[in-house]
Amino acid sequence: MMTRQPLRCKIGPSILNSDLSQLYVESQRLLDNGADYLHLDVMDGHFVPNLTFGHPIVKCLRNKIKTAFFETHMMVSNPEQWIEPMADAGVNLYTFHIEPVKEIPKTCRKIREAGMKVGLALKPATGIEDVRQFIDLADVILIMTVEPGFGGQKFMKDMMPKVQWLRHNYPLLDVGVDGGVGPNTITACAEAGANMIVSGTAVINSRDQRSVIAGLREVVESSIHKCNV
Ligand SMILES: O=C(CO)[C@H](O)[C@H](O)COP(=O)(O)O
Repeated sequence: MMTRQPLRCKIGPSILNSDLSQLYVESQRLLDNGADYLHLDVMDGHFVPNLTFGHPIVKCLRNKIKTAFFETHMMVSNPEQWIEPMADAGVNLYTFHIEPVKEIPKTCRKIREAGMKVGLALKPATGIEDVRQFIDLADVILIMTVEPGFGGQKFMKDMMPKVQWLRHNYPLLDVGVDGGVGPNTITACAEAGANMIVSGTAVINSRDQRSVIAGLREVVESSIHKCNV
């Protein structure tokens, strides 16, 4: 059983819909505007019908941004393949989808041995029962609130019972939501118990990233204290 710290709100903007030709500038701007970490969407064109970037780009970004916490959200069909290269690239949290993985405990162990934290992500159709037995192996459970693959989709409020179940049964677990999360949907996420907030277009497209990030944080922090009592 993992020892867990008091729950904190962490806002991790997704860079997926940013100007990827300016990845460093876009990432640094998010951090300067109050992001707690960066959520880097890695897609291989197989697990999801889209392609982004891999460890060479992450490594270049790490060379420019030395200290920020990097999560890679591995939307790939063989997450085990990229553990070592991503660790070498300076990734802190390696979040992979459980759906294509046969030996989840082995993959979690390899991620930890490589020096990274473990995140387990669930597609909308994947139920809590599929991850339940692995929760103690993970630092973060990431509930997808859109079908993975693209930014700018509509938030799926019907995913909130998964978040509620996790928060109820694991009061100090880091529970993330990802997809369509922004000022209009954050209350549902916060009330369900999410504390790791991945928000892409709502932050990236805003003229005032700082106030959007601060607003998301305020809503989550107003719910979070109930979990730390
Ligand atoms: O994982 C993702 C898509 O697969 C993205 O992180 C997610 O969609 C965030 O973007 P937005 O807030 O625009 O929905």
